Amino acid sequence: MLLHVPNVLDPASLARCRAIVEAADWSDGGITAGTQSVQVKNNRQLPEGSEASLAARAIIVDALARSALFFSAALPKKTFPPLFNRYDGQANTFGNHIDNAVRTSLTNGDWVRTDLSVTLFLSEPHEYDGGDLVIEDTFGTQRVKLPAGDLVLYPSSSVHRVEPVTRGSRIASFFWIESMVRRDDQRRLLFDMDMAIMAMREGGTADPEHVVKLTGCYHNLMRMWAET
Ligand SMILES: O=C(O)CCC(=O)C(=O)O
Ligand SMILES: [Fe+2]
Repeated sequence: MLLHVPNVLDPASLARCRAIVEAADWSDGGITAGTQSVQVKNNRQLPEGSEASLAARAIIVDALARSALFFSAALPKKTFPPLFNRYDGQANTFGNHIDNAVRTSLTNGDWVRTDLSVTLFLSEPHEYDGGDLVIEDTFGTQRVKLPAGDLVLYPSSSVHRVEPVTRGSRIASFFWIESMVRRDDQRRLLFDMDMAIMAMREGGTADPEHVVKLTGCYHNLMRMWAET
């Protein structure tokens, strides 16, 4: 499932995050690439342990913890400490690749199985040309270019690329999630059920007994599938 989660960063957090990363020193993006993806990767990243990374990361981790939609869709068990990349308008790009299945973070040494990949946009779409994140989904090819502060969540098993940026700068945070529910189809079913139950609760017309039963089904499926 590919999901757009809007307004993860509020305007004040977005402004703080941007001020930090715009003033920082950037390194070659090859530092975190695998042997295949390094050949198609041409961008820059903030060094993982730099002060700027730590400060901007804290803002994002805090915002993620407050996003109910993100939680419901990702059911995160472990979140890779967010990284930051930029593609500048000299045709910086990242060609087709699939993310490594497990990653270890320099920050905490922890291993994360990459069930879901995330890009949280920090630049507005009008600030650059090109730079679409193109994801080969089970339902075809999806092109993603979102407002600053929004994120996209997609299965890490997908082939994806970032098209060349031909004007301006595309700055983003990117990271991975190990989910409590490993299988995409099971996670999707839980997400759809959660959204439907919430809509029934808010609509106020459903029989409360039925809502209780359905909520119980949601939690009993979670109990069956979740690994904590
Ligand atoms: O910049 C992006 O949106 C995605 C980056 C990416 O695919 C990666 O670093 O593996
Ligand atoms: Fe990737």
